Amino acid sequence: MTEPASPDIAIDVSGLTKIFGEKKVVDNFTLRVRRGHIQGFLGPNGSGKTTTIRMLCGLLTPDGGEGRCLGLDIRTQQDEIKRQVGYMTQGFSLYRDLTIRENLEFVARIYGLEAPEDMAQAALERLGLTARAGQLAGELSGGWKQRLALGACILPGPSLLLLDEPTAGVDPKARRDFWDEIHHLANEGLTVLVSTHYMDEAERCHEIAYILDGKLLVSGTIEDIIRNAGLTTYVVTGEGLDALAAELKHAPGVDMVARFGAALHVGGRDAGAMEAVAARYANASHRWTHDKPTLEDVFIDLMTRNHRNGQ
Ligand SMILES: Nc1ncnc2c1ncn2[C@@H]1O[C@H](COP(=O)(O)OP(=O)(O)OP(=O)(O)O)[C@@H](O)[C@H]1O
Repeated sequence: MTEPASPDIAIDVSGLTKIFGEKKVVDNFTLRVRRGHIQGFLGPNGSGKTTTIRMLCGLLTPDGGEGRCLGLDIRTQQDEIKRQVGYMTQGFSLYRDLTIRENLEFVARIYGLEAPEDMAQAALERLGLTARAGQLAGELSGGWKQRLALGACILPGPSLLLLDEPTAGVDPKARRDFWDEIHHLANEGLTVLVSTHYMDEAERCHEIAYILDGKLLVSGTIEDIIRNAGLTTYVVTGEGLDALAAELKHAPGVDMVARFGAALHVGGRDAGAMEAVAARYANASHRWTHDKPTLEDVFIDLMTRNHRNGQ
């Protein structure tokens, strides 16, 4: 039976499972998100993020598991949940042949808000869209489109925002602005769950969850996730890094190898074995520098390990 609601917790689900055909696309997924927090949701393409988000907001019924979203039962109170959640889907879902202002007024009317013109004007001001209010939505660049979509999401005054890869294909400056706005919203008490492939965005979340093949592999603060991974890592620079990487992939003691620009990141979970590898391979053409693992190192290790285990 679903536990009673706790006022501090916005999302509290356990064992969520969704099966499409023969495939378990979400497998025993458990997550708890505090109100006012920004929860990052990461994982490779097709790992089950969108499906999970849709179960959280009442658009899909789970085949297994239970839980609450904003204190409401995700199985039996789906309509109530939908009314309090702003869901920003991956595709642009507003009207391209309406202006920014018309789109926002339309959303305000759909939700039956009082004074839709005033609500749209307030959203325009809040998101810095006033100067562009008369522009057709279909003519906006990626960054402005996402800003408009966010405006439409928050216009009805939701308590929870579910953002599915909101900054995919958006330039770095627009991504930063978008994230500043997400932080403002969280400071005002909104809870945000946001899926992303960008590590810099993950680092701006209070906590993150990483899903692979439908299974939650790790969750928590970035510091906890990095510490719990127990990786000893080195940054290697020098000549012939691709050949070195190919060799290291099979070296005992090495659990992850990844190229980052002009360097290799090499890590292992057995500190002694990893130090021995560094001592063996350091030479005049390769400089090995012991460094703290990054979040991306940890995810690469998790993915490598899970795929090695035949998943
Ligand atoms: N309605 C559906 N019917 C059948 N299979 C589906 C359906 N929706 C999703 N899938 C499959 O479920 C798996 C998980 O998809 P999902 O969209 O949840 O992943 P995702 O992590 O959001 O991926 P991406 O980052 O590419 O958006 C994929 O293999 C997808 O093809």
